[in-house]
Amino acid sequence: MSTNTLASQHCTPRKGKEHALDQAKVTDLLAQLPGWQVVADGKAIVKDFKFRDFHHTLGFINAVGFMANQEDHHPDLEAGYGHCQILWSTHDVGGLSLNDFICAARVETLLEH
Ligand SMILES: C[C@H](O)[C@H](O)[C@H]1CNC2=NC(N)=NC(=O)C2=N1
Repeated sequence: MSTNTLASQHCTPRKGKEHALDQAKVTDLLAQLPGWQVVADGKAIVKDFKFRDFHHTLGFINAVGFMANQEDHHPDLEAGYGHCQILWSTHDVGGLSLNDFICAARVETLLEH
């Protein structure tokens, strides 16, 4: 499944441990997302995006926020003047679900031009 296909999917409500992805699936999906890393003992994925100034950083944050509200799946954000770190984890699952990978792929498409 390509990043394109991942990004073309939508989040669905996933609640409960049965939606947690196993390590093999995480490795498989991560291979489609350049620059993303697994952190927090396998419970989250993260990537830091660089921008030329605060205007561009804030524009990105707003675009990510809009997409997150559309998908009803929300990242942890950490930002400064020229960067924003996006962390995805599914609280309702207590780790990584397919929603995190769909949203990470959707973030990547926001930056395509
Ligand atoms: C009711 C609503 O769909 C849930 O609370 C959603 C909202 N956004 C969410 N975002 C994230 N990252 N994890 C969740 O488990 C989650 N749950």
